[in-house]
Amino acid sequence: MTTGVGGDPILIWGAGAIGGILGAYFARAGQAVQMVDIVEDHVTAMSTDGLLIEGPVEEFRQVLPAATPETLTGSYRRVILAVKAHHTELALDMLMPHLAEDGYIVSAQNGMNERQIALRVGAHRTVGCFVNFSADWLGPGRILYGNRAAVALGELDGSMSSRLQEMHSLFSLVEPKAVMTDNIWGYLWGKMGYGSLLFATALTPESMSDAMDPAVHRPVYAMLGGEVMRLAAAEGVQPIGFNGFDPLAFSTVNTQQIDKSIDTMVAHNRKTAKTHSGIYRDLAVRKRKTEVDAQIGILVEIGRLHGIATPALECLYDMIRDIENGKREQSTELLDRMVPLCS
Ligand SMILES: NC(=O)C1=CN([C@@H]2O[C@H](COP(=O)(O)OP(=O)(O)OC[C@H]3O[C@@H](n4cnc5c(N)ncnc54)[C@H](OP(=O)(O)O)[C@@H]3O)[C@@H](O)[C@H]2O)C=CC1
Ligand SMILES: CC(C)(CO)C(=O)C(=O)O
Repeated sequence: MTTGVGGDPILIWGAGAIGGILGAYFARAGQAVQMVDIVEDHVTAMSTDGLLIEGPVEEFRQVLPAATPETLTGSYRRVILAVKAHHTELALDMLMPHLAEDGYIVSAQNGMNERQIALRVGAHRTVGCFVNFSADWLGPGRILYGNRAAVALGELDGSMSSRLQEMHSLFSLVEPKAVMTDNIWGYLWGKMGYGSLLFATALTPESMSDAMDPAVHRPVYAMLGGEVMRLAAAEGVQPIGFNGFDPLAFSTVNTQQIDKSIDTMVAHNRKTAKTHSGIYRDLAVRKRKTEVDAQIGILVEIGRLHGIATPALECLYDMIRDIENGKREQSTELLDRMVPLCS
């Protein structure tokens, strides 16, 4: 096990866009970290020349102890999971032998990963986390930090523990406005709502802002956001807003407030150097599967469990799957096709 300044190392599992930024900021502040990733040349770059954080927020290079899952040794008390949601299960298989008996896992991901992690290790060993800052893995040893944005951490049962305070201090190194919350599910459901809008922007080749702005497509965003907020209510969760996303506007179908919310999200995303969502990037740049099952698919399932119709989410799900499978191309026309369903 790698030790160093700053106490026992924090294990960051998945050292891409989000995990890489967290690790670089923690290590720069003197906190011992251990990065793990399956991309061998990225692991080599991080531990030799260092990880280069680029973009408008800050630029610096940080050498980081890094290993592949196969070469990692030791056991760790604090683990941050930052793989894509559809890799959570496999990553858990790989990391479990390295989780200390009194260890816990923080999910720095989009989706409902906390549920999956809690099933494996118990809710008492799972810490919830919501991240909305934007980042792209550009290549081995290179990450774009696109903009600063909301971050929240919370225990699943809403308690304010000492480990939560410890994690909050660490995440505050990256985002000084990071908050500790007694309603982490509210943030995670808020992000599910916002995430459904991001998936809709990824139907097109446009930037997040350009895809969300036109009045003609706003009924699509309104309906998607509304469906997700209704599901959150059925789950007994009070969603929390951030960076322009206003849960109340969508849940009450208040057109004026929805417009205001969309305007604010458009303005927020005009300021990021990461112009397109991670979903767009998976489809158009990385040419790989998106988190559609873990983000949109799971919502459709939750709708079925509660007997709540989710036609817009189902349509979005099918279209994203078709793009993944090469049956359709990203096009603004796909948003056009959703308009009659949502009007
Ligand atoms: N990027 C962003 O701006 C934001 C992302 N998020 C969320 O954060 C999470 C992480 O996303 P992001 O950082 O963008 O993703 P990245 O793809 O940039 O990083 C994930 C890294 O984990 C690697 N990986 C995959 N499987 C394993 C495994 N079993 N063990 C170890 N490493 C593995 C990936 O390799 P490979 O590429 O080969 O799969 C990749 O290098 C996602 O849930 C995303 O939705 C949330 C907010 C913003
Ligand atoms: C847009 C972003 C970066 C949040 O700001 C995101 O969550 C994604 O790309 O999936």
